[in-house]
Amino acid sequence: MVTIHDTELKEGIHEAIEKAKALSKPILVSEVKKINEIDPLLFFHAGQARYEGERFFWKEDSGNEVFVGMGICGQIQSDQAADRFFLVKKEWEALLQDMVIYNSYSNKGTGPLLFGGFSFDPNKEKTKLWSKFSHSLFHLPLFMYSIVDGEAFLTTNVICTQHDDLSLYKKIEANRQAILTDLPSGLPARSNTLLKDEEINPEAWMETVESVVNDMMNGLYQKVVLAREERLAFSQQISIEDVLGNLLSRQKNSFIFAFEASGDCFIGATPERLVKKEGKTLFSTCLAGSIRRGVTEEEDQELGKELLQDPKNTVEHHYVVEMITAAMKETCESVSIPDKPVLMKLKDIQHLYTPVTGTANKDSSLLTLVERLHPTPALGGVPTESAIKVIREREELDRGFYAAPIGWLDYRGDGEFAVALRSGLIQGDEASIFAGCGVVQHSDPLSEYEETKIKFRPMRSALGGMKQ
Ligand SMILES: C=C(O[C@@H]1C=C(C(=O)O)C=C[C@H]1O)C(=O)O
Ligand SMILES: [Mg+2]
Repeated sequence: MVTIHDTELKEGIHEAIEKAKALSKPILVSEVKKINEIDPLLFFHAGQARYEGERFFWKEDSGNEVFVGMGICGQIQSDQAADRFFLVKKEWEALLQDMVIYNSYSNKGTGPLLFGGFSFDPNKEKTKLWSKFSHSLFHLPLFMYSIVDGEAFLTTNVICTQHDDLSLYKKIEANRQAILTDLPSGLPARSNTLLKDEEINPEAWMETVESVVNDMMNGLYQKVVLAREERLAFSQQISIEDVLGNLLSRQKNSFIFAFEASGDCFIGATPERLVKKEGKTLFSTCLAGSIRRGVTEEEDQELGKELLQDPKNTVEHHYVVEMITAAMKETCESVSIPDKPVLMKLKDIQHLYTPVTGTANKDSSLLTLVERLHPTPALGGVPTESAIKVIREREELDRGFYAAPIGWLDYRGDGEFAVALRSGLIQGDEASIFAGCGVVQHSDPLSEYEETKIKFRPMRSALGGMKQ
């Protein structure tokens, strides 16, 4: 059992209420405690009774960072398209202003941290599918459990107003003790049956690929990523914990995320980093070009070799490298990028991969970088504007948060966003899953269709829609 005995939170809440009165505005209090390590999935599950619909889960690809948030202390949300990245930054800074903070640790993932993301295209009309997700949506959790480089922490965030009194402390303290003492010893065993598995208009999708290829032959643009949807229905409500557990055990080298919003949950296991910021150091990833995994070790290596030499996939990859290099050069004092891709091998698929690092200019905040990079030609295309227009007008899909930046930023300005691929939206006993691929002049509609089928696999198998 983990018990926290302290007076800091009480004092902090007292101080914040006084400040709220003096300044006539809400004041954030944040307190960080080191705690014993617990299984993050069990912590996520422990929040179900009180905070279902208000939780998030994040594991970095390396596994060095896991953050689990529950309860919503503060929310930043907007459907405004113009300046959407800047607006989040501005609101986050306003929320942090005059805060009272007790954090004696320099570790990332401690203290106030905003988790959430952006939609792929705020100018595409939103459908009912994504009605629970604003085009920009971020949560500051009430409680956040983090494991960072083997150490475990619990952050508690409270926003105090001038009308609050110390009964607020008692309430928060009781909830905090309850989630830490209610820790289950395991996840309940549940069975769920797949009732329906529907590919949405695959033929129409292949026709769109063909017409986009024709446009490319006529020189209208060079690359467009086209995606499609599959809709699954199950006999029982889908357990987010079970899906997360499957993703964690099967997609070891991916970013694993779950983001609950008003009852729906956006969840996935993506291999693609958009940008990570650690002080002035930046990391980004060029990932595009794909081939299946081999059945035998030998076949797998052959396929990898084929991918590295394949002109169509190399071109597809190169567009991404060009754009990310240009974006990083604009925002960095120095950039380092290898001149050739290597293979990234995942459970179901292998990709061409070029990692990028840089040292940020003093004006480059994390959200400036997200704005500059999204969408890269790994999810949008080349030229970006034409590709977005083609996607907006011809893709029969509301991408919502699929293929868009998802991640976190903290009160120190550090953070990380991944590109939300290999993902799905869970809505009770139903789910939509999404997959796309980079269409270039030498694309063949049927092979691209087959490629999307492989990309559906991680989510289909995690949902229980197929044998792994
Ligand atoms: C669009 C997706 O993946 C992207 C497209 C790729 C490709 O076409 O080769 C490879 C990796 C990702 O950049 C997806 O998984 O849905
Ligand atoms: Mg491809």
